[in-house]
Amino acid sequence: MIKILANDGIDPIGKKLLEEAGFEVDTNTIPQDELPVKLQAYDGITVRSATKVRKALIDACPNLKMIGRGGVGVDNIDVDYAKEKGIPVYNTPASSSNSVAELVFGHLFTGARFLQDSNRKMPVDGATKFNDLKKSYAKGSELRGKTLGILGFGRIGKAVAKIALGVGMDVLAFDVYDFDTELELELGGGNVVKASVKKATQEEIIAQSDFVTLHTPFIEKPILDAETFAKMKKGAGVINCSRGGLIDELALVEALNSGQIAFAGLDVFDNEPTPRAEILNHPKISLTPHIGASTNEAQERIGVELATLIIDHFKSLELA
Ligand SMILES: O=C(O)[C@H](O)COP(=O)(O)O
Repeated sequence: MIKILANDGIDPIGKKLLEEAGFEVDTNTIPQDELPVKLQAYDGITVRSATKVRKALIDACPNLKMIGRGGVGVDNIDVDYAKEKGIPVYNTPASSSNSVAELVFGHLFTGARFLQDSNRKMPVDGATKFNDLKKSYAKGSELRGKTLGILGFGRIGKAVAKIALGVGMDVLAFDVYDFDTELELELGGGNVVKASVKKATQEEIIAQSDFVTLHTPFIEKPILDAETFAKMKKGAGVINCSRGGLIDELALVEALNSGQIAFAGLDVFDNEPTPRAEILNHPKISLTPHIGASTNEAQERIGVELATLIIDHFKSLELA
């Protein structure tokens, strides 16, 4: 029987599909340091972002026939090396876009109305404090009519743009690849309307946006650092639900402390799973622990997509 280790879990629907196709699926997480020995007993592994599949692990497991990533980012996998070894890496790029986009707006609405701070400070113990808090959150801002800059206009960037346009925001978008500026918005009640974003350079987005959100893959150099924060509109907000390392976190803390940046919403961090204290305790940062894809809907879609990819792969090897 073909054995798959779903080391970071898989939605029950994906597991069921695999089992119905005759696979054995193990969802018990094996600690990273035990994987080089224990993974040898499996034909395939699926991971999310927690488990790392690096060169040494691939070398230790000559029986491995595929690597599945239930999600988008593959920076935790040595993809080129796996391919060199003839081991394909499959990910599920479309399944979680809407969930990530909705989380971006969770952070945007939160930062614009200080929810991250008021959730920490309430309940209060008397009417005076309540009114003090009310005063300290008096200068919230609406999103409607504001400009959202989207750096990285792939599937997730586009899903973010659709929500932004629906909320009444203007959208500036940048990507290294060319893209269509017209989007189809599926509104409630079966209504579909067309709306457009505006193409912009990275510099224009930095200078002209009220809020900037990042949707690029991981790259070594931060996109937002002290220099870029200084060029942004005073009081702008920044969101990162993409990858840690795309924002210089210490520069962000300085920009928040000086008031140059009004708030940040972060789902991803430099040192996952142990983000730095300055970030975790900052009253102007809305925090989530890398949960962009963690919805029932996204995980179900990911499970089905991954199971289908795995079944097709082993069929192509004439093993399933
Ligand atoms: O790249 C992704 O798909 C997201 O960052 C989600 O990662 P996760 O599967 O570890 O939640």
